Order: sequence, then C-alpha cells, then structure tokens
Amino acid sequence: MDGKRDTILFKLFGSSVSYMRRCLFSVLSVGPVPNHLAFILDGNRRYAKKWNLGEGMGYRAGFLSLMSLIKYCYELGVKYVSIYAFSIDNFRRRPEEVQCVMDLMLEKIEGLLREQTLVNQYGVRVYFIGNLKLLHEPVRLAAEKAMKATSNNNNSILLICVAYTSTDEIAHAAQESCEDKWALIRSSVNEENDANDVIKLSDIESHMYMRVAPDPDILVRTSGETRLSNFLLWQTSNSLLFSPKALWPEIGLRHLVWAVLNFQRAHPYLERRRKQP
Ligand SMILES: CC(C)=CCC/C(C)=C/CC/C(C)=C/COP(=O)(O)OP(=O)(O)O
Repeated sequence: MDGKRDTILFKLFGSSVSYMRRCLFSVLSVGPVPNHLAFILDGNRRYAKKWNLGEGMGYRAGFLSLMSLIKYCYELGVKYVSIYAFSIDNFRRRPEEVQCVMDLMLEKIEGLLREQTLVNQYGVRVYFIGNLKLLHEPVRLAAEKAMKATSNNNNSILLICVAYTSTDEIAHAAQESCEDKWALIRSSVNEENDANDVIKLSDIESHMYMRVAPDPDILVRTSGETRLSNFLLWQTSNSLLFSPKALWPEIGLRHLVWAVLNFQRAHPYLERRRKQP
C-alpha cells in the first residue's frame, strides 16, 4: 500500500516539475530561442575522482546529464544539438579508457535503436560526425545503423561528434574540394580553362561534415575551461561561448537557462556580427 502511494506521489512530483519547466520555457521563448546549441562534455573523469567512483562511472553519469539536457533543449524549441563526444586526440588515452567509452557508446546507441524513446518523442534525426573509420568497428556499424534508422525524422537534429577534430574536418573538406576541382579540370581538358577556376570557401563548406547544420548560436564547455579544444573552429566565429564551473555530469537546467539568457542579451550584437560581410 505504502509502495503504491509513494509511486503516485513520485509521479505527481515528476509531472509538476515538468509543468514548471514548460512554464519557464514559455517565458524564455518570449525572447529569441537559439536554433543550435553545441556542447563540449568536459569533466567526466574529474567527477568520478571527486566522488570516488570507479573508472567509467564518470562517463555513465555524463551520459545521464546529456540525455536530460538534450531533452530540455528540444522542449525549449532548439532544433539542432551538437555534442563533442570523443575527439581524435582522445584515442591517445589509455587503451582501457578508450575501450570503456567505446563500450558505453555501443551500449547506448544500441539502446537508442531498441527503445528510441527520446528519438521517437522528439522526432530526432541522429548524425554521427567525424572520421568514423577511426571508431571501433561495432560502434561504427551501430552509428551507421542509427543514422539510417532516424533518417526520416526532421523535427530535431542531434549531431554526435566522434573521432572528430576541427582541423581533421577542414583538411578532409579541403582535400575533397581539390579532388572535385581536379575531376572538373580533367573532364574539360580540351576546353579553355576558366581563370577563376579556384577553390572557393563555399566549395570547402559544402564538404564539411557539419554542413547539415547551421553554425551554433551557443557553445557550452563545462568545468570552467575556456578552450575550444579543436571543436567546431570553422563554425563558431560568431557563437556565444558559455563556460559554467560545473563538471559535465553536474550540468543541469539552471545552466541551460543561464546560457540562453546570456544569448538573448547578446543577440542584437551577434546578429549584427553575422550580417557583416
Ligand atoms: C552515446 C554517447 C554519445 C555517449 C557519450 C558518453 C560521454 C559522456 C562521453 C564523454 C567522453 C569524453 C572523452 C569526455 C571528456 O571528458 P573527460 O573524460 O576528458 O573529463 P576530464 O576533463 O575530467 O578529464
């Protein structure tokens, strides 16, 4: 009997919290709502150390925060969410640590395909962004399956950057643009070459992994760090940078609200910067 009463009370509490959050979001939506939020998930290992947790538990706690935050973003009306889940440099960490993150990713991507809760609820299309060849084979296959399974969704977009660095993305885009240009030159070898036949910025942009999303409005990096660590260097020249002291697993609604309020205050200036040629 007590158990049943506790469950009812717990559900009631849960729905009033969610009602209050929605009220808060309605008030926030009076101002401009960011279209694209990007996150650097920093401080998972420090969190595990701080709470004397076993290796890997920091990442698991980080994954839970990630799910809540993505949900809040979509509830608020943000269409694009990008996360820096694993950089190419992270492959240089101890093999057991790399394996631990790969195992977690595999488990969660497979879970997402089985349960599809967040994905179904918000109609999320998932992209894995980066040099996917570098991923452990089972993770790469699961990532490709998840992209295919969600390819018809277009309400919300989730970009998971794995085996990613900005410099790798730019080098890859430059190389593909050169290959395209060469193919064009070779096919018109007998025709007069156009003197303006150079590689343009728009050519490179059309080959970037992130071409499927507009530039982020806000970039959040947790744990008080203010470096970009090779994340979205091409795309963040006019983004608001927000760096709360909280470690990634500690991030919550209040940090999101504060980031959005800061964005709304800076919005007229950011818009002017964007419109400048
Ligand atoms: C399916 C999916 C997208 C899973 C993502 C899981 C997750 C939370 C990955 C974070 C990985 C990572 C290397 C974070 C950097 O923090 P850090 O470990 O470098 O922390 P530190 O700054 O304390 O050393």
